[in-house]
Amino acid sequence: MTVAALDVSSFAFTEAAPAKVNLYLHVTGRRADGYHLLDSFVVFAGAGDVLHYQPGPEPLHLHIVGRFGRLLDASAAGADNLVLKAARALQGLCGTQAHVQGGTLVLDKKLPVASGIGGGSADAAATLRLLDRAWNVQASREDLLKLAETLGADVPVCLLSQTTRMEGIGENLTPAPHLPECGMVLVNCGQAVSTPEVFRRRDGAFAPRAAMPEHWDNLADVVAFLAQQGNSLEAPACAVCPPVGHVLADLSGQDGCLMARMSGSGATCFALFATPQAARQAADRLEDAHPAWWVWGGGLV
Ligand SMILES: C[C@](O)(CO)[C@H](O)COP(=O)(O)OP(=O)(O)OC[C@H]1O[C@@H](n2ccc(N)nc2=O)[C@H](O)[C@@H]1O
Ligand SMILES: Nc1ncnc2c1ncn2[C@@H]1O[C@H](COP(=O)(O)OP(=O)(O)OP(=O)(O)O)[C@@H](O)[C@H]1O
Repeated sequence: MTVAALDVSSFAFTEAAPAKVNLYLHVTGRRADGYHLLDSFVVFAGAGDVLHYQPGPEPLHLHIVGRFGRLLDASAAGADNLVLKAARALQGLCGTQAHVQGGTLVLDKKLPVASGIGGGSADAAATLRLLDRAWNVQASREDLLKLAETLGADVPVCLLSQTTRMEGIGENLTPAPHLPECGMVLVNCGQAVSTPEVFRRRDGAFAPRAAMPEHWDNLADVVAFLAQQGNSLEAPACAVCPPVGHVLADLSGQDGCLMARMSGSGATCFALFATPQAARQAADRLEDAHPAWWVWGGGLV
């Protein structure tokens, strides 16, 4: 079904689910339960999925539409979908207090799936924000963050959807200095990459916690700082998905590219540019050269 067929324009509630981008990602250790300790500088791009909700008497159900909707199979549109898991978690929190708990959710899936930019996590976080508002739950920020943690390591940071330093396994969040205005290009080669597999393949020494400045004077300082950091998962992701190397080379070769790196566990890579306009121009060139890639260019949230 298309979004138009569902006529989401008449839906009462809409929430953006912006893509998460790890500007650097250091794996700093490993917990006894196997989860990895991270230090990451996370920003959110203007690209994202969109969630719509119309309250109604029927049990809560989900339609998935959009460019990448068909990649989420039937089970992902059912109880396993992070959107419905998040809705159930919130229902559990508010018990019988919520006025309306049924109706139709529509997820417009614009982000590639299993791609390192937290699509599912952003959807889960957007669901918590949207239904908290729609059902007038008025949950505290702490309660929502606790629920988010139960849904996935990236969900708490996606709940905030703002420039953040993320540590622990994703639950330890502190404000990070805002970036000066800049542009970003995101590229995904079309191959889904499994997060657990990439973590499993990581080897070698752990990376240090970065010495993050308290503020940036200009974009050049940000780029100089980021050049000293890395993504500990880039090498294992390249082993699982070799096209990541080509994407990084093509991004780095674009006019005006200040730096290029992989986000999260891959395979999506990003590049920074001086302005959103410069990023959009580079995105247009990359899209022309690689019609099979998903390419986005613009600014940050
Ligand atoms: C790599 C990142 O994208 C960086 O932002 C995230 O840490 C991944 O977050 P996520 O996709 O929400 O991860 P989850 O769905 O919670 O975990 C998927 C799997 O990845 C591995 N995992 C995840 C997060 C983490 N800090 N250490 C891990 O080892 C675990 O094997 C886990 O079973
Ligand atoms: N709403 C959803 N959107 C995307 N994936 C979902 C959703 N619900 C469940 N999933 C499942 O979650 C898995 C991970 O998808 P997701 O797009 O969140 O990965 P990712 O971008 O690598 O995330 P991260 O950067 O947090 O590791 C997919 O294999 C998919 O089947």
